[in-house]
Amino acid sequence: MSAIRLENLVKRYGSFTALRTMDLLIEDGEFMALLGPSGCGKSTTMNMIAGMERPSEGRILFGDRDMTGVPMGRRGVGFVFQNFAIFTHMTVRQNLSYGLRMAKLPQAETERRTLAIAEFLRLTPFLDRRADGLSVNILQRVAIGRSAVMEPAIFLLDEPLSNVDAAFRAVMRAELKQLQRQFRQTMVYVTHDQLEAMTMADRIAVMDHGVLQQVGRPIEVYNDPVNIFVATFIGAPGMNLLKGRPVQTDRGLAVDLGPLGISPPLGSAQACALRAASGEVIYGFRPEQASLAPPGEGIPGSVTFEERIGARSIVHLGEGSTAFRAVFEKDVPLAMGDVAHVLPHPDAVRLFDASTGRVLKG
Ligand SMILES: Nc1ncnc2c1ncn2[C@@H]1O[C@H](COP(=O)(O)OP(=O)(O)OP(=O)(O)O)[C@@H](O)[C@H]1O
Repeated sequence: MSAIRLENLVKRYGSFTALRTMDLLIEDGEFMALLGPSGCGKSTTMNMIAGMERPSEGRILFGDRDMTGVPMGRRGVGFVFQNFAIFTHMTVRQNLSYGLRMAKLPQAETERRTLAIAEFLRLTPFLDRRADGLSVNILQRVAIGRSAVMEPAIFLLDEPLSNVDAAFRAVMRAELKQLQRQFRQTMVYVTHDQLEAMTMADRIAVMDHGVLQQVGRPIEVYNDPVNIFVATFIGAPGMNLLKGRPVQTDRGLAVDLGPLGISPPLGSAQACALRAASGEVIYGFRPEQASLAPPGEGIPGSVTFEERIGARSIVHLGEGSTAFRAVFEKDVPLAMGDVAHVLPHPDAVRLFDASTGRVLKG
């Protein structure tokens, strides 16, 4: 009943198309993140699921039930926004129990559920405090609790953590995931923050310019991006992308990377993919899936910048179209201007068609 099916969903605002033919099945009890840059159509999709906006074309089903024309109030979904809607003159207890009181649940049941959600979200010490005296972090917890207490089978969250501070965001990521595990709701979570999507979601729907690009488990969209948008949007930093042409060497098929020389020989899967290429290709590898190599074995680049984050360092090499990055988890003996040779792990190389941007498969 609480699976969500989007069928050929389109949303136009006048002549502008905010969402193009979206097909997506969100399974019952699944945590699905809608992830993409600002303006890609995440909130538009979410608002249509919630019933706040009507699709221009297509259908929305909950289970087998067509909800396309059903008003928001009758969809039975919980919805939490970035800008939490809290009654500031009420106490936390009154805010949390508001929906239950409106639904005229028996007082004992209202009390039980209010206390349980307060305990779960660590709001018990604040129950009798007025909302207008509380911090943004606490208020967002109250907003989540106020929806969660209704125990909706479908729970929609639109950037609920973007106004809270970084430390609290980390705590809330874990708590939201726990909340969903406990109540087994179908959860749809809009975010532009890949960390949130990668750490919480069962699957991620990656969107760009109103188009669904890829749907998959976090590890799938990380390991096997379908195109260069997903390859660069997922990962921090994103995948390195270098232009080149197929070349046969005496060590096997490789990519001629122009000023960077010939790539290391490809593994069998990528060699097979390269055979399917018709012209220019993009040679991709993740900065964290590479190591330093002796001269002649890796891709050369002179160090232009190093970002050090604790023990981890992101080394920037080369410039312009030949720039790439490498991530090392331990100290590396490199200084600005040194030429390093970086060897991508053979299994981590991905090839893309330079004209379509789509991944090449053997
Ligand atoms: N009511 C509207 N009228 C006209 N254009 C709109 C309307 N609502 C959204 N849009 C446009 O539709 C596109 C998608 O907007 P949407 O809010 O869904 O993006 P988003 O991915 O959620 O990004 P953000 O996180 O910035 O909100 C944007 O270009 C936006 O300007």
